[in-house]
Amino acid sequence: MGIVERIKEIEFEMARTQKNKATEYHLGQLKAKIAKLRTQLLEPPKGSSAAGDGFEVTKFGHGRVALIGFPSVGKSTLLTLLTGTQSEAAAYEFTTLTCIPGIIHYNDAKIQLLDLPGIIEGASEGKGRGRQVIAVAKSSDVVLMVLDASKSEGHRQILTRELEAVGLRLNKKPPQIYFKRKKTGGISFNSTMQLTHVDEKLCYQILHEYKIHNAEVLFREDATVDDLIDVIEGNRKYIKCVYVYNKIDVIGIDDVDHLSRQPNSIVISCNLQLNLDRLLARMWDEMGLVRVYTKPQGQQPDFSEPVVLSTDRGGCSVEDFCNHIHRSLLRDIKYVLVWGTSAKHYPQRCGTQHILQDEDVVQIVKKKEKEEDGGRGRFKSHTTGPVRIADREKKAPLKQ
Ligand SMILES: Nc1nc2c(ncn2[C@@H]2O[C@H](COP(=O)(O)OP(=O)(O)OP(=O)(O)O)[C@@H](O)[C@H]2O)c(=O)[nH]1
Ligand SMILES: [K+]
Ligand SMILES: [Mg+2]
Repeated sequence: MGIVERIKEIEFEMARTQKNKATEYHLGQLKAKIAKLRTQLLEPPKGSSAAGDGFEVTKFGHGRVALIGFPSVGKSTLLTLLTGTQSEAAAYEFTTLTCIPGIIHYNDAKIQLLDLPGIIEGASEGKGRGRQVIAVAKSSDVVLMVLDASKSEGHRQILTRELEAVGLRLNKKPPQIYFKRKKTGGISFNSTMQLTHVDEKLCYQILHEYKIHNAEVLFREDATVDDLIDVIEGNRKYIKCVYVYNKIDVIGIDDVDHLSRQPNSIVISCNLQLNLDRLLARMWDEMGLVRVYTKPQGQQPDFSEPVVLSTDRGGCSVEDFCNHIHRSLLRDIKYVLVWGTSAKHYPQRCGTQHILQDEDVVQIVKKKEKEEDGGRGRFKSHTTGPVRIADREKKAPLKQ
């Protein structure tokens, strides 16, 4: 029996089992079994290279956004509208057969938008090009789940389930469960609060299913069995998702109103170019990008090209900012001056662990260039950016 059939069989058994206190342990065990099988399903077949015939698209820009949806919901039309890159759109299904990248220029940042083939129910089990599409979704910072506003509302759940089945967790935070495998000592189970979904016995059973006999488990929230399994599996990807209802030009105003009130949703029409600015603003918010502008001493900040940082990718501290400019910069830095929302007063003198916020302005003050500098303690305050430093030093020595 194949893995997919085994999953189906267990799902059938679960559906048949009544949910109550007595079956709780059994159901938990079945959930763990399914999770294990799904992980197996994701492993590339033996002998094939992991990359296989996936959609190899090089990452570009400050973040990556993927368009996921059923066929003919308007993904390609949207890519063309937002990026100017032509992606063929047509009234028949599966017009797009591969991954088409485009670039959105927004708020001085460049965001890579990826058009993808439509996926269908069963994608997570390898139907259509589902697996490749989902792999791209996993590599993104934000998923735009494109839905046809005139079609069944159930599509949203079906697609969410498909992505969940392969370990994506949409608009969720990682469970607050500390889990560490040990070599000896058995299982220690603790919690910082009253648990209503999982008790010690259930936790033991799940761990047993994974053949884990020595571990430390600490629940820091009232998490569920599914959360525990996610933590044990350890390969879950927590990702932001905006549900984009397209084609609102063909439905009534009441339906538009209803859809716009769904969680994490936005309604648009590519044909009438309705609400696309709101979609971009929403996407920007979800990406959590932080633009930092550099200010050379005694000059206006350079507002033309920010350094773009991200909390999720690499972090937003002064240290991250410096590393972004040049690896060696951190060694030479004395402190930075910060203007903007992260500063308590203007300018605030900050160390390398200070966390920057969007649209902050930073001036870097370097350590004394040479200690044997006649002891006069002359500091140099440099503009940042390897190119700009080089340029300036060529043109004129820095004011001191
Ligand atoms: N009424 C209406 N039709 C739209 C809208 N956006 C796209 N369409 C139409 O929907 C059809 C499918 O559009 P595509 O952009 O090819 O959809 P897709 O999701 O890329 O489709 P596949 O690549 O086949 O998965 C085309 O006939 C578009 O003209 C819209 O806002 N309103
Ligand atoms: K199409
Ligand atoms: Mg398409």
